[in-house]
Amino acid sequence: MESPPRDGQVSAEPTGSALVSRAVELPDCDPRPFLAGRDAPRVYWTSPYGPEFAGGGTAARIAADGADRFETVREAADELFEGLDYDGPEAARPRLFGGFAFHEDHDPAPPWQGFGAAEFVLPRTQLTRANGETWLTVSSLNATPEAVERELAEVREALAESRDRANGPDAGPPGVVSTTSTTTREEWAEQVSAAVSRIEAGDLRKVTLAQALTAELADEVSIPDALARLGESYPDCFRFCFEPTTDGAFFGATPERLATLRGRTVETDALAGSVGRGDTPEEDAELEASIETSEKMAHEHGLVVETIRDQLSPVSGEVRVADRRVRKLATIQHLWTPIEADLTDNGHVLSIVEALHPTPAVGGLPPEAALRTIRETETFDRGWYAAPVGWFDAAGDGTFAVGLRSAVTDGTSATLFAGNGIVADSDPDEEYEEVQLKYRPILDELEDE
Ligand SMILES: C=C(O[C@@H]1C=C(C(=O)O)C=C[C@H]1O)C(=O)O
Repeated sequence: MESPPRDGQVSAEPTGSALVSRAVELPDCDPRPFLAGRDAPRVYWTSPYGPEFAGGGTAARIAADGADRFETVREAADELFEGLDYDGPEAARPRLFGGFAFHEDHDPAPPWQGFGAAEFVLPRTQLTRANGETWLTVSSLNATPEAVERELAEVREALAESRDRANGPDAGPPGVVSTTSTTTREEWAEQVSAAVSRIEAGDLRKVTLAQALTAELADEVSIPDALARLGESYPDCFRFCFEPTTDGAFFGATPERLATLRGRTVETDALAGSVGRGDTPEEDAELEASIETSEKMAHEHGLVVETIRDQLSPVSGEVRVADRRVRKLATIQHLWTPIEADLTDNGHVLSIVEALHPTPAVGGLPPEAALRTIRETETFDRGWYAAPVGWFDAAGDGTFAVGLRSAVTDGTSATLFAGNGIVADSDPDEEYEEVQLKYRPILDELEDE
């Protein structure tokens, strides 16, 4: 058994140790059987724009909690990567995959067992698909390069053999026996009215309130299959899974980028303001027009854009805010403003993540009053929902998304999360309907047709 990492420490002895990583090109390899053939910890990550990663096992693990968890992870990662001995292409370089809980004082109680306030894994084996190529990377701490190269050859051979056997068919959605919501329509109406009263009293400008829905599953859910199906329905979203132990996996298909850092360029999204998709092109266009012209949504969205601009200004030169547009996903459409900035100094994606989390799209404004309102109102634990999930590398480059359209599952039940931004003129019924739409990506993957 692997012992759990101490706070801010890599789980294997970091002192004077070297991380050795080697990569080899493979014939194309489907991440579904790759993941299915691995035990926890398992990770999966792909963005609509770029590489796809699947990983299993542990070369190193970093955990942290408390208010300085971002900094603690960063310091432990710097130490881990300091002695990195990597031979392979840029695309297949080793990365730490993981994320953070929404609240800094997170307690890993069910359904969040195994999920600390910050958890990262550097996979023992990492599959990378990028630019039409597939690479396998094996990493190990305190091993000789020869031992890592031997292991790389063994894993490659095992993968080639399993590729020769037919991929098992996708077992399909597990089916849902029953669902239990944390929040009835009436309770929601009371929560929204109480939040609106706080806004009218001047204590608060916006707060995002959420609900959770627990689904008892008819069969065990296969995460690799669910991720493959999400890839078909939501190719334009960030799809992720983090499974730190066999006790639970957090997975989803989120449209919202929290931060990408590449060199000194930061990319992020303001995504707030939502409406469903129409059944016909005409109805869809009408719905699109309704969010484009709504003053309430313009206000709600504008607060998010302004806050992100303010959060990035201290660390960057010019912040470039693109024109607002509508982002259409399979089951919902959102107001969306892509934002870019150039850092004035070398930076680390975790510092950007810390500065941006939680954006008012998932927290609110002012941040302290919104977080207080969320704690006092919500009757469930957000855990990693609406929090940063992603990866970073030795240079501090990386991408994090906001863990929305997501669920945590122990295999036989799944808890789904969905929320909506509340402003002064929010209507509880409309907000309730928008929240239900945000369960769809995951619920559709779990329910039998
Ligand atoms: C909170 C969620 O979504 C966020 C809230 C939105 C809104 O209030 O319109 C839109 C997109 C996300 O930023 C969620 O998906 O659970």
